[in-house]
Amino acid sequence: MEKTEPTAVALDSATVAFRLADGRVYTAVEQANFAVANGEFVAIVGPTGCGKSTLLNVAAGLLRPAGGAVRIFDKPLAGLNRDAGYLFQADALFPWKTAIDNVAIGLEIRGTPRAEALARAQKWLGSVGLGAFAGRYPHMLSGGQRKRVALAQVLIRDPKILLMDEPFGPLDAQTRQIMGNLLLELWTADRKAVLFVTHDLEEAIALADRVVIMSAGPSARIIGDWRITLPRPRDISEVRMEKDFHALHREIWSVLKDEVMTGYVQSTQAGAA
Ligand SMILES: Nc1ncnc2c1ncn2[C@@H]1O[C@H](COP(=O)(O)OP(=O)(O)OP(=O)(O)O)[C@@H](O)[C@H]1O
Repeated sequence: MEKTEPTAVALDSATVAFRLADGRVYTAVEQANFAVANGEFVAIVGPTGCGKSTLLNVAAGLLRPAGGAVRIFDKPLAGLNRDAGYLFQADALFPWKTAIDNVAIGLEIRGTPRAEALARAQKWLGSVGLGAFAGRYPHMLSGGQRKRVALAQVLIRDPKILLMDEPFGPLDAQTRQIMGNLLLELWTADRKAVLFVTHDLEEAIALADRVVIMSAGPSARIIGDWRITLPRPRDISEVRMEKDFHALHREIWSVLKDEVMTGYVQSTQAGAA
């Protein structure tokens, strides 16, 4: 009998609510169902404030859903998701540590001897194209270079799941594309499960195997799940010029666009959470 792969991340009817300062309860996400297979790259796209980061935090074990269940590799998640590495939009580098020390720290806190941690960190800096920048402090690096260090910092720990929250958000358009290609190259090498949050539908289609669309909040829901069958390997600048890419973009955007407007209005209204 064929052995079935475990599912890396599964949310079953996950509802997430926050208690506000005035005592009201704000339901951010309602009954979210989705799964990321082992080795699959899934992007979540939705309007501003719909709950994309909230879902990622649930998968990371940083937030407990008020209802529903979270399973990681088919086991209920209790506490932090130790199988996951998390890459945020904001830099999470230590300003007082050099690039190599920032990368090595991921191993050192696990007890890896310093010499070994440094050797592996140097290798990872090479993989992200920063082999010659090991001795630089974060303020001596560009935004794109800092992202590369952050990526190496996460990957050196070899997490089975990568959770990425608008990781390339603050970068200029060209650097975003370079980082996207670098991410795909590294991902192709050992196919981790990836959950990638972005508000950029083009980026999502270019990178992912599946694009999951959320509605505007409150009580945001998952309203679409598209399989992206564009061939790999992909160059994320070139894939955007293909006919199939445009067809997918048109189809998904037709569902997303009204939600984007609703989300924008919600986010500007006083009293919204
Ligand atoms: N700790 C909290 N307390 C109260 N409300 C919260 C809290 N965290 C998030 N929210 C609200 O939950 C909703 C979802 O937030 P979240 O950050 O997940 O959205 P998002 O889709 O990632 O947004 P963006 O695209 O703007 O980054 C928002 O309305 C937000 O204001």
